[in-house]
Amino acid sequence: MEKLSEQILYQVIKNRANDSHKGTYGRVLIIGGTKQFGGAVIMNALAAVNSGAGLVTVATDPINFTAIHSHLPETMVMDFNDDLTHAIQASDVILIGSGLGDRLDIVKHTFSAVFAKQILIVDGSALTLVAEHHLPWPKSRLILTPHQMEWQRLSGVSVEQQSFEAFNILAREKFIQKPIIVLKQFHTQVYTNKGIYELPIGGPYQATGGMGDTLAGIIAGFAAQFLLTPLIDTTLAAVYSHSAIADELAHTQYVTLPTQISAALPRFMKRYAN
Ligand SMILES: NC(=O)C1=CN([C@@H]2O[C@H](COP(=O)(O)OP(=O)(O)OC[C@H]3O[C@@H](n4cnc5c(N)ncnc54)[C@H](O)[C@@H]3O)[C@@H](O)[C@H]2O)[C@@H](O)CC1
Ligand SMILES: Nc1ncnc2c1ncn2[C@@H]1O[C@H](COP(=O)(O)OP(=O)(O)O)[C@@H](O)[C@H]1O
Ligand SMILES: [Mg+2]
Repeated sequence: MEKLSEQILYQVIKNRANDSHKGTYGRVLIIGGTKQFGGAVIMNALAAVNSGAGLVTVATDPINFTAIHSHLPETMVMDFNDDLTHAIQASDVILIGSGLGDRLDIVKHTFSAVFAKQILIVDGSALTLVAEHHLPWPKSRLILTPHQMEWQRLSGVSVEQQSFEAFNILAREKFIQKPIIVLKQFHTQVYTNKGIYELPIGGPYQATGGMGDTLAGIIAGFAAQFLLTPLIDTTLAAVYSHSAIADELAHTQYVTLPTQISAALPRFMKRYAN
């Protein structure tokens, strides 16, 4: 297992070209946030916008529209009960699942609408729904972001067994698409076709609801704007940035809130841009 270092940030975060525009930095569609879990998509979107995605749209329960706009006038919104086919197919990156509750219909529709070249990030409730209903995965480029309980549901590898990486490798082998799997925990592990990476930073000051929703949004934002960089590298850089910011905040804070991590992203990324 290779330990990640801040080197990955210099590799991925690049100065922006003067003749670029919002279209250059990718379109992200976030799908999630039932009535109960609107905060999850707000945290997805705060992270995606602050990490530099060009255009961000949130497809969610309409009850969340005002709250989303009061946090982020930068995002567009749409009703996730409407036909999402066009919005899905017009996006570079689709993030589905944070706070999606029991909306199996939306997961099924999204999986049937995505193209093979698109990047699909599957998080939170969508992972649980796939596991419960044995849904087949789509042919798109896939990133899964389970915490240990979600990975247990998806793979059958118990949380205890997960400390042996061989079990996780074997379970990943069973996925035809060989997704990038971000297995979240203290010292998160990332399973990829290039190898397995371990995050040597981060800590329990991050154990707050919404921390994973924020990570998923950063992964989406990085994937969208660094579209020509290998997806494994952009994912690793997102995973590293998320916890590096938390570590910096933790010098003076007992807990590090997800929304504070997103707010710190633009300044943090500036330090590494080259
Ligand atoms: N403000 C909001 O709207 C929030 C919405 N959320 C959404 O709520 C839905 C349910 O997610 P939950 O994760 O709460 O529920 P889950 O039922 O999927 O998982 C939580 C359970 O897993 C256990 N667990 C074991 N190992 C763990 C690990 N390493 N990390 C995290 N949990 C571990 C926990 O103790 C807990 O019992 C998701 O869609 C999520 O995106 C959460 O993100 C919380 C905040
Ligand atoms: N003790 C810890 N040490 C390091 N990171 C942690 C710790 N607890 C939680 N995290 C991080 O916080 C995030 C939690 O993700 P998740 O459980 O999906 O949160 P949520 O669904 O509430 O947004 C992951 O990135 C995880 O690695
Ligand atoms: Mg989560």
